[in-house]
Amino acid sequence: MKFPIKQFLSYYRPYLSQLSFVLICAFVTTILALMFPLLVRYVTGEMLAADLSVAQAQVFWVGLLMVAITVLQQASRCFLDYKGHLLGARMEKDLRGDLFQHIQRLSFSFFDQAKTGELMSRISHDLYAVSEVYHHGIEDIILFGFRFIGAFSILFIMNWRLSLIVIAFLPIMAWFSYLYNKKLNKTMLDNKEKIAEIHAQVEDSLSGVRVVQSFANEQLEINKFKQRNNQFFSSRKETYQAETVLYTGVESFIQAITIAVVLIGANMIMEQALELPDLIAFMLYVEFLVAPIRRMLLFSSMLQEALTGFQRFSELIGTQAEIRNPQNPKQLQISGEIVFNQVAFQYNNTDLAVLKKLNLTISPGEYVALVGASGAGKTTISALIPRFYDVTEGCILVDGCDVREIDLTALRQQIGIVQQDVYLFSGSVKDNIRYGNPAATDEQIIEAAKQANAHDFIINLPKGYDSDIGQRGVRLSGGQKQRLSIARVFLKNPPILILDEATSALDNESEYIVKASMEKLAKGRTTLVIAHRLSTIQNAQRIVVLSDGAVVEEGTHEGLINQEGAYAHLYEQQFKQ
Ligand SMILES: Nc1ncnc2c1ncn2[C@@H]1O[C@H](COP(=O)(O)OP(=O)(O)OP(=O)(O)O)[C@@H](O)[C@H]1O
Repeated sequence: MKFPIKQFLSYYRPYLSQLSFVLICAFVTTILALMFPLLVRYVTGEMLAADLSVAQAQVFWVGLLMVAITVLQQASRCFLDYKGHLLGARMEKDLRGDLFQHIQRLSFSFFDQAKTGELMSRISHDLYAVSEVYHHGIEDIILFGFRFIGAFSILFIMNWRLSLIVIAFLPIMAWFSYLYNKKLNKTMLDNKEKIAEIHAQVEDSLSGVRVVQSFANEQLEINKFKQRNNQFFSSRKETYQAETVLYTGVESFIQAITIAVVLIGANMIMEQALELPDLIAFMLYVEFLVAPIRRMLLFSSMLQEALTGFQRFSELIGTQAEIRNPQNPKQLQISGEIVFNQVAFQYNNTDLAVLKKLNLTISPGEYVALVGASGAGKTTISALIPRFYDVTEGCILVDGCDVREIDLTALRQQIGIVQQDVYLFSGSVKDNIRYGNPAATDEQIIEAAKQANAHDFIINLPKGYDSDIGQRGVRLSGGQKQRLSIARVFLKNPPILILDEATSALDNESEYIVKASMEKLAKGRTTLVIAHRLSTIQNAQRIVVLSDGAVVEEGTHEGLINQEGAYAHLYEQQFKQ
């Protein structure tokens, strides 16, 4: 993929005035730095002059000028550093904000394929490298480019023969640096892969620490980690080896250049082809010529990282959400009729058709239970109504309107989902219930909690509604988490409700309380219950049996048992267990 240079540069647009300021500071710093050796040369020249009393006065003023230049140079360097880094940080903030906003809106199908750890590293680490290049990139071209050209021009004017000798060393030094830098970059890339493996392992082991301890497999995890940690160490060792050769080599070249300048310069002085002040200035300018190469070395791995980081950023931000709002979205006040019309569905990158010509009509306010063997497609059906995925064929109508024509936010705001695996955010009980309606008042939150049979346990928590529930709600029981998620949906107050295996992981007592609150929640709403345990849905108004991607039976519990078909068979199997 070609590097998206236009997109890369577009992030400078809001900060052009700040960028100009930084570049001016870089320019001023460079010019002032270039003046310094010239002044040293002048002072040395004056010292060697015949008239000492005049020289002393001159040296005094030049000394003052040098102090003034140093103050100015450091001030502009200071601004350059601070404002430059700030510019990079602002641009990094914009990149990160854009990326997070974009990822939030991507469809389920994207998250089915994506790896969370990788996305996290793109949002955090990759963009730091990009921001460094944003501000050092252009700034360094001025700082080091102008220094190099300026120093070379001055040297050339002073003594072109000696400058050519110095310049002759540079290609050899650049070639050596290029070779070893390539090696160094390779080892650094390997470092990154190894540390990413460590991250993945830590994430896996820590997220699953309860499973690890329940299987008493701590040693197994420690061994796995030890192996990765050792691999990372070996990779680091290689980096330090390459680094040592590279930096020792470069420093030796710099010393060699200095020695050459001293020896050849001394010879030239003896032959009266060069003056002592020029030689001193020469030695000071040598640093200006080699500094860009040294800087390039330090910067190249960062540059490489930033370029690949931005490329990945660009790829991600260019990923289109599969599910998008229609061009002229309908703002529908839903009353709750749902119709599946000849619906076929297949997940991306799979060959298996999960649904095949499925027809089903659910009336407003009806309580329908969906049953079928594991993998029959029950959860898939519930994911198609809020358009987490779009049907492959046929259509789903809500109140007679194709869901693909309804405003996506309005549609999802009017569907409540309670899942078995409740996701709670770290924060307080109150914040988690408020997730159902961010505009809700405290009174409405308490009312929703009461409806969900959660109020009593909440007020017994140490800080009541302000209690911190821990990451993913670890400080709550399964039933309590479930009731908070129900309170959330009470607050949302949607006309359509989907209950996905919401009680199957609870014990009898919790199940009884959660079931009671769910029944309350279902009143007056179109409700689709997906249940594994048939005992929990016997009083559903209608039970729909799913098999081979289509509805094979429907009716009441008694009616279906009497039919002695698929449902009776499923029921019999569960009864036997
Ligand atoms: N995100 C996905 N990507 C690819 N295939 C999937 C995805 N989710 C589910 N499937 C496949 O689709 C089929 C139906 O899955 P679904 O979860 O809808 O079944 P289910 O009836 O709800 O099963 P269970 O009762 O075990 O939860 C299964 O074969 C499953 O492997």
